[in-house]
Amino acid sequence: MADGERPIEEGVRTDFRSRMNYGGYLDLDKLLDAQHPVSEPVHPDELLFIIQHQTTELWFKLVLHELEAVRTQLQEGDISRARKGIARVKHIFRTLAEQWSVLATLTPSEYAEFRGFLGSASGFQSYQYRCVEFVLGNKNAGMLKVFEASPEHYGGLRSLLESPTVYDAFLRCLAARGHDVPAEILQRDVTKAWVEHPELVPVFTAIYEAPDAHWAEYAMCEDLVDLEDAFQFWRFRHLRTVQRTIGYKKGTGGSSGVGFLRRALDLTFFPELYSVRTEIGN
Ligand code: HEM
Ligand SMILES: N[C@@H](CC(=O)c1ccccc1NC=O)C(=O)O
Repeated sequence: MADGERPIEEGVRTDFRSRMNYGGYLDLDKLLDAQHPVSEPVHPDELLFIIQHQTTELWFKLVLHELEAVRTQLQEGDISRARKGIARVKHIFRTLAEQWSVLATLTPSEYAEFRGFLGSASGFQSYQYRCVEFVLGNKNAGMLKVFEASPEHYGGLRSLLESPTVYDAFLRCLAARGHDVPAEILQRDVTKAWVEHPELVPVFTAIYEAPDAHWAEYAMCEDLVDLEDAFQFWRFRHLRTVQRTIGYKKGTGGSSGVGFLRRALDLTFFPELYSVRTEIGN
């Protein structure tokens, strides 16, 4: 390699007139032609803003795909397969939480130069984010209103509103394995947000006090806690990024901004899995 060039090996394929290639498989022409800044003249930092959102939405797509599979696997009683999906989603949220540092390089002055062009658009209107929240149990029928202009999104979200969550599926799976999950919980109205059921804590206490006897259930509980932690960390980093970028301005979506996002940190998907910790070793 005296010339500093890596020789291209003989077998390396270069003729793609009748073979699938990289860009074709990944439909990159479409993907890379989907960044359309709206600022005039185009602000150089708007591309960062768009790509940060688009990459997040791509990962949300996978998160939803995995969580729907996890729910089915739990309905089939296959905890070990479901655990693998939950682990993948957890790692996606960790990656997404890390990704906030890229957007944090956008200063308040730079953002202020193109924020006005965004109009009323806001992440609050993210269909996939709302789907993820719903499938994990943070249901809120009021959120459907945002999607009234799009029948496809409205219908998709409504169908998730009316479906059991990942946690509902897990609890049904626990009941099928002989755990004493109260019937009212198994028959709850799944369109409502999950609220803590103290009667469920003893079910988890029994699992946590004898991990060896209930290893699959025990490990799944810990995976769910990992997932909630990772999700909360994403919410927290969003909040901090918003705070450093727009301070205490109102959001483009019409909310109070940072205060509204802070209240999301009080939401919890699996409250009993935190309450059970108080009981361990007592
Ligand atoms: C400088 C960048 C950002 C700022 C200043 C910002 C600001 C805000 C604000 C103020 C809200 C509250 C709703 C509103 O009134 O608009 C919000 C909500 C939201 N944003 Fe962002 N955001 C930023 C980046 C992002 C990114 C990169 C994503 C990724 C998709 C995102 C996703 C969301 C979501 C999902 C919500 C709804 C949260 C909820 O309902 O709890 N945001 N954002
Ligand atoms: N809500 C943000 C605007 C914003 O961040 C945004 C605008 C358009 C599309 C996605 C966005 N991301 C998250 O809210 C703001 O108030 O500045």
